[in-house]
Amino acid sequence: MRIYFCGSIRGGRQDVVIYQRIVQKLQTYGKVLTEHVSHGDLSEKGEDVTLKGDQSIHDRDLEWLVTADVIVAEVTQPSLGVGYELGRAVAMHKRILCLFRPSTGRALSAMIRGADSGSQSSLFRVQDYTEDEVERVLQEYFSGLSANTDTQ
Ligand SMILES: O=c1[nH]c(=O)n([C@H]2C[C@H](O)[C@@H](COP(=O)(O)O)O2)cc1CO
Repeated sequence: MRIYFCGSIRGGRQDVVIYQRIVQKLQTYGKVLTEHVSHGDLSEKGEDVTLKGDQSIHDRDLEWLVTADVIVAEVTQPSLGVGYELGRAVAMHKRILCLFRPSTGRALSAMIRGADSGSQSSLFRVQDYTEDEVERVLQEYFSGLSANTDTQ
């Protein structure tokens, strides 16, 4: 399984430790295309763009998005890039899981929460969670996915 993980970079790196836990768990289900998003040494400046610039990051990430089987996004720390990736992924009819921590006191954008129809079979799911349940939440989502594909 090819997994595209979205997390804030230029939007702020406050949640990088939880991104690391998510990516570590996701790697038990398949290949994480965007592992770099969880790297502790990647700063708010983003990847080194001295070679080809932001366009190369954008084009590479969209190519990965096209090939991804599932998108997992940590959306607590707001990020324009993550919002853009999610919009593009919706247009590609991808299966998407957004993870949000209400304990931060933030309110998730209606354009993200409102994209989840509430049905278990919805391609776009928003899951509220607390930090200590992150692995369990991912485990439940991915076991639901394999149950779905087994019956298809
Ligand atoms: O250097 C980068 N590398 C990269 O892969 N991205 C992608 C992956 C992340 O899920 C998302 C983060 O967007 P932003 O930087 O606007 O927070 O964009 C974004 C940047 C910097 O904007």
